Amino acid sequence: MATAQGVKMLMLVNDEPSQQRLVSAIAGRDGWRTIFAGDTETALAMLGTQDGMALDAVILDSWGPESEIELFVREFRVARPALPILLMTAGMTAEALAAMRAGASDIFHKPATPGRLIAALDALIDKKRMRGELRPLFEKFSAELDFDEMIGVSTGYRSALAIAAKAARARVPLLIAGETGSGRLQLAKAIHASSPRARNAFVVVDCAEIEPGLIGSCLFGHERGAFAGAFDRSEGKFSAADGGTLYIDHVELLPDDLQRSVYEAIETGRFSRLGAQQISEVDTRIIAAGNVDLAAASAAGRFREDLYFKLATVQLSIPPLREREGDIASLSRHFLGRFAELPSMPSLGLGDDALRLLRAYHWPGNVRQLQGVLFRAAVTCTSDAITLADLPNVQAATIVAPVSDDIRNEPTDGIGVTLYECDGNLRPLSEIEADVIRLAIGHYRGRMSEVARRLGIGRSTLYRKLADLGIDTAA
Ligand SMILES: Nc1ncnc2c1ncn2[C@@H]1O[C@H](COP(=O)(O)OP(=O)(O)OP(=O)(O)O)[C@@H](O)[C@H]1O
Repeated sequence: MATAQGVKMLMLVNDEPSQQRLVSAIAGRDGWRTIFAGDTETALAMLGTQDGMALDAVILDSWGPESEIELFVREFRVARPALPILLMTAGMTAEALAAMRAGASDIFHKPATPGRLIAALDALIDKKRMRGELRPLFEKFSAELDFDEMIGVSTGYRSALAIAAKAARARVPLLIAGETGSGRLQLAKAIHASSPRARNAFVVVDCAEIEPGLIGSCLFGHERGAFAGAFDRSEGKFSAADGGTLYIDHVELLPDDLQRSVYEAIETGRFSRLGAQQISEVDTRIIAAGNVDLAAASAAGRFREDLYFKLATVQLSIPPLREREGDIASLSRHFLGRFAELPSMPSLGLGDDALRLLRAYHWPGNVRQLQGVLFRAAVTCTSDAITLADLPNVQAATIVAPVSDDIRNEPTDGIGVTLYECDGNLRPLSEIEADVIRLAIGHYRGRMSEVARRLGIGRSTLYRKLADLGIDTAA
């Protein structure tokens, strides 16, 4: 309920002045006015005040015992059923899970950077957008670095992985195109981990998260006093990634003047810190990523052509999830398996109807959104498998084609592989083999090395069979 002047009202439940200043400053830039409650009791009391009545969202960043937090969210829900509550936390704790179960709307993991916090608040009050697009906390868990841990068998995704695996050993720059949440960062990490640079740093700079005027000093560093506010000397990310890999996300947002410096730094390995006399020399590999067509941007004069060609020495593109329908089953099983590793989270299956729904949805937030949706479903699920009832938002946003009897009779993990035709005769061996491979891919969540090992064949034989049997898009 934004006020007449268009100001949105936010309540932050937290008693630390520094966190209060940070959140209100960030939210203020996006038209929010923030009021504060030092603890949950005060927050409940404030709901009845004039400001409390005008609230559009609440951020809970005050953590007591599990039972207290759960009670707070429940009471809050009774008082204001439709008011969104965002949990702000630094780790996936029992308290955060209890709050989700009690009816909190979403989870946001610290630190609160401007871009992420504003996107989270916007998503919270935008009723048309489905929730679950935030970065779930488990993204902070041990990075999945290996190419084997990259789930997906669809042709487009596999060919991106094949190019990436081949290019990993070279020093050349790489450009990864793909929509947000499609797995660009994860792929860049896998490339770094499989490269001779793996022992050195993998450093990330996201141009969307930094004020344009500060990107230069972030990349190249600065000397003390180089500009107002440069109280200390800073090393810069090019140097931090010396011997390793520098991942530059949203590269299309690099300001014009910096595009030239970045080009030269890649070309020569040399650059100067802001305000420095001497030249620094590094051996840093660049992986750039973006979600706009950089070729078109450079053709239209919006991005330096020489930098584009340099970055695109090796170019690969991760298809959006809606074009990788065949990967939904293995990705879903993979994520449900990972959630089950969290304290107090059960091991859950995925019902056939739920899977069909997930396959039909268009996933604007890609793999990250799938992860978030399943996480929310897993937290609220009361049986041993995710069903349609656990996916209300996806269901509301999706039209699923009616299921034909053929599809109903498809062999699934639960049913096993059908050996007979309807007329009682045995099915051809190639069809049975294809079903067994599909089943194994689903069962081992797309981890192809494990699939090959369990089936007792080599990885290259497995890939040959995928191609021969035409099962490259099935999960
Ligand atoms: N093929 C995959 N297998 C398993 N997990 C995946 C896969 N692709 C993406 N993910 C997971 O999805 C989430 C989003 O991926 P990632 O951060 O790499 O996306 P991105 O394209 O870099 O998006 P953004 O720029 O918005 O961060 C991460 O938690 C990542 O681990």
